[in-house]
Amino acid sequence: MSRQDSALTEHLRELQERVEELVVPRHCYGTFPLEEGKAKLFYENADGQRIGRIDFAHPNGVDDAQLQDLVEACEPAKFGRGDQDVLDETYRKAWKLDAAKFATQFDVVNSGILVTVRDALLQYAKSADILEARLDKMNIYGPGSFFKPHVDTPRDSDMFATLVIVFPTEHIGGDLYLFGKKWLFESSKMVSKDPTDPTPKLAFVAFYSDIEHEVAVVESGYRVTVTYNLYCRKAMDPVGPLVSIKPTLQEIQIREAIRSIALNESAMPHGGILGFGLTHQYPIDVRAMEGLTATFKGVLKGSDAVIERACRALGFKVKVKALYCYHYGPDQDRPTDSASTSARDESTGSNSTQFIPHHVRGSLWLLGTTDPVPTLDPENGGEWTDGWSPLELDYVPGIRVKRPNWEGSDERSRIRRKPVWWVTRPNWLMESQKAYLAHGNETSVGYVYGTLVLTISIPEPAARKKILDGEVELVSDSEDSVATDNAAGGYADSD
Ligand SMILES: O=C(O)CCC(=O)C(=O)O
Ligand SMILES: [Fe+2]
Repeated sequence: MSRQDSALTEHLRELQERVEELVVPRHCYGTFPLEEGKAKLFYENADGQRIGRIDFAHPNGVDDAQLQDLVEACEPAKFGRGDQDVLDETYRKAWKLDAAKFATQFDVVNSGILVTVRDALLQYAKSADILEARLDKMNIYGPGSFFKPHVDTPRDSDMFATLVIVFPTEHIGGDLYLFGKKWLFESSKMVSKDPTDPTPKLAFVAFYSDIEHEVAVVESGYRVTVTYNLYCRKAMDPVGPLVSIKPTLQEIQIREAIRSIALNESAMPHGGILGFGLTHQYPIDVRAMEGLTATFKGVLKGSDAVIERACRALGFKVKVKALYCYHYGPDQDRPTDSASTSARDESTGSNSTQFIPHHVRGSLWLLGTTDPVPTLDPENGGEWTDGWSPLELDYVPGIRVKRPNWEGSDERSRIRRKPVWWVTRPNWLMESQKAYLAHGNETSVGYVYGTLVLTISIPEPAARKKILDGEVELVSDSEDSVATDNAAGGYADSD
């Protein structure tokens, strides 16, 4: 390992540690006791002629005949696959009632549940930001019901989480797994009768909607839920743009760790890019014509926002890019036309790029493999792990496609290579592929999740010193700006 590499590696390790400290919970859960008279559910029956009623706070509990009546008022629950709502009982077996057809006495705002959720999931949001819960639907899961692994469909760019309320009914199974099978929300036990405390309790769980989750099979009884979509709404900006918000300690530490890298002339002597895999996934508006950097400026969530602010504060060019995977192997032809191109996805037989619009695709990073993302390997002098070198392969992170269009013969000439030092790994791409292909809940046209990365361009030492000393105006970070960090000799920016 050269002396330069080891200096950089040491700095990067410190920066990595600072960033890892930022991680906040991505879910929270609990129970809430129900008072008599405050927990009835009213619903319209299937032909709209009769109103049914279930009292979840009734001292005798709820019997199966009542729940069967509720099932009869419902329709089978669909889910979104690509841009269509499909009914597929091998994937989701449950019933649902749209929000227009029922009303619940339970008041999610006054219960205090939303405050708990805000404290847990929006730790880094501005204090004026508002957490808004919108009732989405009611579901009922009977014996044999389940919902296979999925992520929830983003309804707009502010939607960040899902809140599920499980009402007290006796049932076995139907528990919710998050993060693959890594965490279990045992709602069936949480709502079941407690011999030491007769008060019926509901159970709630809130989680970032991009987290993969699944509902296990209900073995017996019925599980009744209502689901809310949670939005983080920006308050009307009460402070003028000149008033700065006091940075948190973590933000300062990250900023200073990046500054130390930049001040060290032997680290990245020709300049380079620092990359951060963002923790959250984001709904990308497929109709928006803005580049991703502009779209996500100021709207990143939680710890991602802290990293973004720390990077911007130094004056270097900050960008948001999406990662996704083109599934074509070495033997397959490369795509020739972006609009019609895409490799078949083996698991679903569908098109892995069909929902990525042309103009957004121009700012995506392309990967040509499903191997793990190469990353900085300190043991190996900053080489890429997995035997990859960023300069040897055409389609690895750190390479950006110059134009969104693949047409024409000399595609190589459109690709510039620039090494990216990943401070934190990009979230692995299978996630975004899954998100593109199978939004688990019913679709809403226009939004897909993208696994995003944030990059910060560090010019060569003399140029970056000027930026840090404030001698150069803040560089533009528009998606189309080209020139500014071409100063990084030989490492032309790929825009
Ligand atoms: O009922 C649950 O616990 C989760 C339901 C769910 O994932 C959904 O409706 O999208
Ligand atoms: Fe879901």
